[in-house]
Amino acid sequence: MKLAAHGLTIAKRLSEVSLQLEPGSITAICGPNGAGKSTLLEALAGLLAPVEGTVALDGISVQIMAPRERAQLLGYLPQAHEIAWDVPVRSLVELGRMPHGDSLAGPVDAALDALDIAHLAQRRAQSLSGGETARVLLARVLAGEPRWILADEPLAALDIAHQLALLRHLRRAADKGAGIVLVLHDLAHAMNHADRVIVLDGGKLAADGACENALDPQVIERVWKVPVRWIGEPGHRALVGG
Ligand SMILES: Nc1ncnc2c1ncn2[C@@H]1O[C@H](COP(=O)(O)OP(=O)(O)OP(=O)(O)O)[C@@H](O)[C@H]1O
Repeated sequence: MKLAAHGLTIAKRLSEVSLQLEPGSITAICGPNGAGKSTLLEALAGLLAPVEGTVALDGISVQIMAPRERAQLLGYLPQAHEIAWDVPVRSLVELGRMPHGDSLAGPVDAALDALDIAHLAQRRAQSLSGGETARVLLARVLAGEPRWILADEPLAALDIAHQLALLRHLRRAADKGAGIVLVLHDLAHAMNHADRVIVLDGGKLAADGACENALDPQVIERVWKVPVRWIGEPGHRALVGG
C-alpha cells in the first residue's frame, strides 16, 4: 500500500512537493525549523487540505476516505505532546483502538510493552513526565496497528535508551510491512536508522534519496548553513562541525 503526494502545495508552507513512499521501510523527513516538515506529515495523514495537489493511498485520496478507515490505515503522532484527559494510561492507549471499534488487549499490551510503559498502565496521564507522556501517546498510535505510522519528532523527549528501543521497534514494524515516516531533527538518527531521507527547505524538496546522498555534508551545508562532516562507520555515524 503506497502513500503518494503529488504536487502538494499549501499556501506559504509547502510548494509542489511530490513523492512516493514505500511500505516496509523507514523514511525520515528532515529540514531546518519552519521548512514544512510538520505540514507535510499532517498533509500525508489527510489532516490538512492542500491548496493544490493530492495525497493518495494506493490511488485513493486520503481526503475523501472515511475518517475511520483513514485512521485504521494511517497512525499520526503530532509534534505537540499534550494529554488533555487525566485518565489512566491504559485507557488512553486503548483509545488507539477506536478506529477498530474495540479495545483488544493484545495490541494494547504490545504497545505498552514496546514503549516500556506497562508499569505506568494505572497512572493518571497528567502525572507523567514529558518523556513518559511522549511514549504513552506513541503507544496509542501503535495500539491501532496502522499500516502507516506518521510521527512528528517521536524521539525528541526520549532518553537515549528509549530512543534506540523505539527505533528498533519501528524497524521491526517496517520489516513486517508497515510504512514508517518520521520527522527527525537529529540527522545522525536519520542517517543511521532511515532507509530514505527527504530534506525540505523553505517548503520545497531539497533532497530525496538514500541517507548518504540526501544527508551529504554539501546538502547539509546548503540547507542548514553549517559546515559539518560525518565520522564513524555506516550505521553508527556521528555528525560533527566541519
Ligand atoms: N497554521 C498555520 N498557518 C500559517 N502558517 C503556518 C501554520 N503552521 C505553520 N505555519 C508556517 O508554515 C511553515 C512551515 O511550518 P512547519 O510547522 O511545517 O515547519 P517544520 O519544518 O515542522 O518546523 P519545526 O522544525 O520548527 O517544527 C512555517 O513558516 C510556519 O510558521
